[in-house]
Amino acid sequence: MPDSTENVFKSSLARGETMIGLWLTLADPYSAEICAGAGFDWVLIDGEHAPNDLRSVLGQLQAIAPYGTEAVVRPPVGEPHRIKQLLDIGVRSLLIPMIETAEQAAAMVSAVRYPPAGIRGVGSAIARASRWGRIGDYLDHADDSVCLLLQVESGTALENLDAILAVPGVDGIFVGPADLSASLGYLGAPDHPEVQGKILDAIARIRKAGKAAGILSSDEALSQSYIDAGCGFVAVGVDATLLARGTERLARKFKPSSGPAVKPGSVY
Ligand SMILES: O=C(O)C(=O)C[C@H](O)[C@@H](O)CO
Repeated sequence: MPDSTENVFKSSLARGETMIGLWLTLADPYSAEICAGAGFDWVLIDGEHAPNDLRSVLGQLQAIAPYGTEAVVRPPVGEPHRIKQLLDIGVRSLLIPMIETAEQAAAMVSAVRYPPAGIRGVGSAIARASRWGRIGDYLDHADDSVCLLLQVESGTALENLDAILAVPGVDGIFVGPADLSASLGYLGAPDHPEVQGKILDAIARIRKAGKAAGILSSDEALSQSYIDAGCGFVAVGVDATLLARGTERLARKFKPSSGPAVKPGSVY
């Protein structure tokens, strides 16, 4: 049992390394384990747009644990009580959606830290986070082991990005193409040139501030462009859409007239 709770994903981001990830939305430990063994640096367990709850996240954490892949968990919203529960079941890396102000960013930093630096409730001794007390020095390292990633995904968030970036304790900023494009008036078109320009500008600002920039795209050319722009954590696919598109292609090979046509340019 490890005495230290070092978060290699977090330290890799801090060194400026590029971490390649996969978005998990099937809310199932069996498929999560299949994906965890695929070779990605990280996987995102999505609690915002996938049918995940605390128990399903726990099951996926346990399935992923034997593999060298970091589980990043996204709660539906940045609420301290949800974050406390996720940290206590052993989540070390969090992606918090819909952050628009420095005040919200500071509140998330506080939620992932124990007093006096923050407000995280102390219950690790009875929780999986410390492996029920088997990680004897958990409280000594807990704050430092948490990787806190925030999502900026609206026009307001981009206006406040510099202030958000100035908040101490934030390890990275994920730019959400789907919600950002909607906010900018391009609903369903995250690959629109206007949106792409805003995304690349945000990535440059995030990197200039010394933080890791992150994003998601299933379009290989777009993903490569984000990596070339210096993104530190890039999710390059989604389990559900890999399954949907792959099964459609296979069905169509043997039944050419079958199945739905995929909207061209779908980046997820
Ligand atoms: O706004 C975005 O883009 C994201 O935050 C990622 C999406 O939530 C992802 O689920 C694809 O729609």
